[in-house]
Amino acid sequence: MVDSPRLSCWIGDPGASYVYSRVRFEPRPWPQALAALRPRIDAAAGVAMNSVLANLYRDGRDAMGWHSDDEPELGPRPVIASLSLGGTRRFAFRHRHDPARKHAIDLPHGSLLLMAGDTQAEWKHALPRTARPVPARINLTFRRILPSP
Ligand SMILES: O=C(O)CCC(=O)C(=O)O
Ligand SMILES: [Fe+2]
Repeated sequence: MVDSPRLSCWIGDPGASYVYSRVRFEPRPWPQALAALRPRIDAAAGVAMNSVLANLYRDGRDAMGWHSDDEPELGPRPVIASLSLGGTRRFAFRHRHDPARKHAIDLPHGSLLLMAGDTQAEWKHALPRTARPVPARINLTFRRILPSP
């Protein structure tokens, strides 16, 4: 169990295990709906994804704090494809070394956000809480975990 303000599930190919918030996740097998999405995500991202972190934000109190997806198993300059379903939430970026540099983007149902290049090295991102009434949201971040040595 991981105590976090959202519900999470790690899905992936066998061996695509992942340490997230200092907890190692062994992936669950691909459910059919996600297996069917995978080639379309791969084509959009230009990367063969082998895993997905699924997050459920039940309401505006569920959130994700500032972080970069810069774990070693993602390798340098990872491509991460983030598919949003359900309620629109605001996604925020803040520069690592110059926190005055900020961006925010609303992620509506069906949107695919690609993070690539130096995004993880140079920026942090977050999904802030909101006091507005918002429908539940599912976010699927497709990732490519490199084989562990
Ligand atoms: O829910 C989101 O849009 C962000 C998810 C995220 O940053 C992550 O899973 O690492
Ligand atoms: Fe992230």
